[in-house]
Amino acid sequence: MKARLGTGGPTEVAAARHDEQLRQLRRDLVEQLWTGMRLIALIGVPVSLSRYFITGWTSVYSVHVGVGLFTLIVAACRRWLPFDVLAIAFLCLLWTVGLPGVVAFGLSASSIWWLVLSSFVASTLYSVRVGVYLALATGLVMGIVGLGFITGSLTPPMDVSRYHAEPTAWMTLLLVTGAFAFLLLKTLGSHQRAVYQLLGRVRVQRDEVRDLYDHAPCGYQSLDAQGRIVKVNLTALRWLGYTEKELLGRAFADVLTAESQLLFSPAFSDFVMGGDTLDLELDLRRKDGSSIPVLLSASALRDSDGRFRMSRATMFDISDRRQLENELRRLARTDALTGLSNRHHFYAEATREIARARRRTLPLSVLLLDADHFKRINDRHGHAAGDQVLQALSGTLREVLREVDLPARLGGEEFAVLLPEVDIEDALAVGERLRDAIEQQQLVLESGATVRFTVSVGVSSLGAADPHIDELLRRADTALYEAKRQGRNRVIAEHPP
Ligand SMILES: Nc1nc2c(ncn2[C@@H]2O[C@H](COP(=O)(O)OP(=O)(O)OP(=O)(O)O)[C@@H](O)[C@H]2O)c(=O)[nH]1
Repeated sequence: MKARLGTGGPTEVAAARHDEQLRQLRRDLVEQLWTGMRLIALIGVPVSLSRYFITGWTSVYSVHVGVGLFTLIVAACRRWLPFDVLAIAFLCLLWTVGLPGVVAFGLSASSIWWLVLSSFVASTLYSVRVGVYLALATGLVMGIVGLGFITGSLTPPMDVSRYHAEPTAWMTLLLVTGAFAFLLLKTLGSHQRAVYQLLGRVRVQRDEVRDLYDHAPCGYQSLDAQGRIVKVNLTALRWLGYTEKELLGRAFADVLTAESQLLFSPAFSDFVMGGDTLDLELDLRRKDGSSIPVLLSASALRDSDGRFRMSRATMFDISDRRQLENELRRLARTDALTGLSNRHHFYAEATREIARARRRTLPLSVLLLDADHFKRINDRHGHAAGDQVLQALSGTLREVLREVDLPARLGGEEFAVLLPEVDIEDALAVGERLRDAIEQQQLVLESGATVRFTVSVGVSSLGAADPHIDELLRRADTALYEAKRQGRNRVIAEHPP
């Protein structure tokens, strides 16, 4: 399990790319708004100037001309101004047009439009919350102005009826306001469309990522600092036989075998504390109790202070590998012809059992078996028939012996049997049972001929002075030699000195 500090995975990269795309869309929107405003100002400034001279309504038209010039300057400098300055300047512009209009012409004035539109713009540029705040501010200002008119503390400086009597005035106003509102809403609309398209693409990508995550050929899971599962994919769920609901929030150690828990728990603690690498082979425990071996490797997701946020792990099913390893291990300790333990495995097991017998002062015995006149069988029936005899002999050993006894082929036609917790008298009896069973056996060869054969058996037991299995085998060999010497097909014991 490898820990990488503050790394950004594909999901974070995709999220950052989408954020950047959204920011770019907002920058494009502000650009479009100022381009539109520049057009309106280019037409509006001369119109307002001419109306200034025709009507002499200095207060209204000087504001219009001022706003128009301000617009042209900001629009010209828009490339060098940051997003927020342009956005806030745009909102201020709407209020600079709207607010004096409301105060000058009363609440019936079309200027209210500009204030209302500022809420739309703010919610598009920033968020619905900002738009709502601006709408509340608009309502508040309307209330204050309205109260001022009602109480008489505010009197419109302009005579509205005079304005209404001038068709070119209200028609210009209507045209400018209408065109502006149309352009503005169109721009906001196309921006919203672009945002929805982006969101649609994000959703598709998110579904694709989710699909890849869920159906990957490996298991994925994420754990919090306490080792609880916070995320898991479908592959892992299928392996384990649980639903997502059953697993989320549960300790990962719960779905490990007891042996793997011992391995995982300390390793994960080190990992959380800042240990950097950790590769673990674990056995997952399925809901039905069976297990599945996996190779788990994880990276840590940490915050900028290096604090652990969660782990991200992949798990590969290594059942095939484990099976192969087990098979190799089995082959390494097995005799190819008979399937019994080989000499190497017999020695390893015998050494272990002798140590155990010494620790617990238990008896332990060894039998050494040798097929009698085996050369004759080979010579008479062929080597393949000799092999068949050795296999039959192995089968008898397996049948007659207990589960805990260990029969092995030491080589050629020589076999040994390790009898844990068996003293020399009982070992003699076991040897006798084996000898008898083999003598009774009649083997039908592939050629159709029948063969009977016998074995001689030497028995020895663990004595106080025996340092190693070699010593027991040496005594058993002496006994076997004696059995052969006395005419074969018999069991003889050599007692410890
Ligand atoms: N078929 C077969 N024969 C083997 C194998 N390993 C050894 N042999 C044969 O086993 C025979 C052993 O012969 P000997 O050591 O003379 O012993 P024996 O004929 O059994 O006589 P005693 O042990 O004195 O009763 C030899 O002919 C070996 O070639 C094997 O894996 N397969």
